[in-house]
Amino acid sequence: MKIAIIGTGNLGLSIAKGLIKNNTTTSLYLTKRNTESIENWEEYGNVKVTADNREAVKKSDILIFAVQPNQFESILKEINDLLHENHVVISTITGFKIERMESILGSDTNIIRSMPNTAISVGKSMTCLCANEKGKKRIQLAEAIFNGLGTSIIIEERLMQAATVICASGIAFWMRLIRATTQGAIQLGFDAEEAQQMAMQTCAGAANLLIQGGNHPEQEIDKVTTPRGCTIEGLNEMEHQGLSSSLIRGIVASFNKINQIAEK
Ligand SMILES: NC(=O)C1=CN([C@@H]2O[C@H](COP(=O)(O)OP(=O)(O)OC[C@H]3O[C@@H](n4cnc5c(N)ncnc54)[C@H](OP(=O)(O)O)[C@@H]3O)[C@@H](O)[C@H]2O)C=CC1
Ligand SMILES: O=C(O)[C@@H]1CCC=N1
Repeated sequence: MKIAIIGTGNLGLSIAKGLIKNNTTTSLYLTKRNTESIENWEEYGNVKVTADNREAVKKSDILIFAVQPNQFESILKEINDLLHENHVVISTITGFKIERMESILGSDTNIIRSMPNTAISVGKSMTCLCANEKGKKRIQLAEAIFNGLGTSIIIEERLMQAATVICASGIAFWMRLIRATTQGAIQLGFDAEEAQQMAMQTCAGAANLLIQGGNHPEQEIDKVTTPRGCTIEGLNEMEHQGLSSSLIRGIVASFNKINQIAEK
């Protein structure tokens, strides 16, 4: 596979790391205007770093765009005349609708909208996908790429903003929960390193109970909460302080903000 990542910042570099680790590509172009910070990636034999988006597009079939929303339109215009039947355009751009991409590239272009997260760098991204009519025939290719870098699901485009909050912003939400648990563990007497290890591994264990076991979270909670025990005491106190409510409110606040940004 010949892949180009147009815009190698936080997300673009995370995708590149995942692809390199997986050995997915025959060639991988990485672009940004100021290439200094990513030049060392050329140490990987099949990676080419350039500020020239047009060169990257000419030499690649799959084009993954990971620039800021306000940078995207001009870049699409810059490379539009180079696109051909074999190109698959994969956008990761928040709030940028397929309709708007089609208005620049035409409806005859294979367009896929994706929403991965930064865990793609370690092959654990939850990625949501949707496509335009033309791109639907190539969505299996996108699924294959993103399933190699975690898990993917196909969703309706109208849910893409919600997916951004749950999956992309979700990384930050879960990090804060792990960090808060770590701080609790430090207060109980563990050193910072031990505390973080305990917090993150317990988090991974809880997620895996659901992923591999297929149970509802409350079934797993019931197994841990001894009657009159310490778990239910702590859990109920967390809920009195608004744990579930604050998470839900935070998710809705993010969603309202993302809709404001998209309307601009
Ligand atoms: N960060 C995240 O967790 C997620 C982000 N997204 C979306 O992904 C996109 C990128 O986000 P993020 O990685 O955080 O943003 P960054 O600002 O970190 O990365 C954007 C990159 O684009 C490069 N760039 C800007 N203009 C051009 C250009 N004309 N040609 C080539 N490269 C260019 C910039 O480098 P330079 O200035 O050197 O050109 C920069 O490295 C956004 O649309 C965001 O909404 C989606 C899911 C998760
Ligand atoms: O915070 C943001 O707006 C972007 C979208 C998802 C992750 N980063």
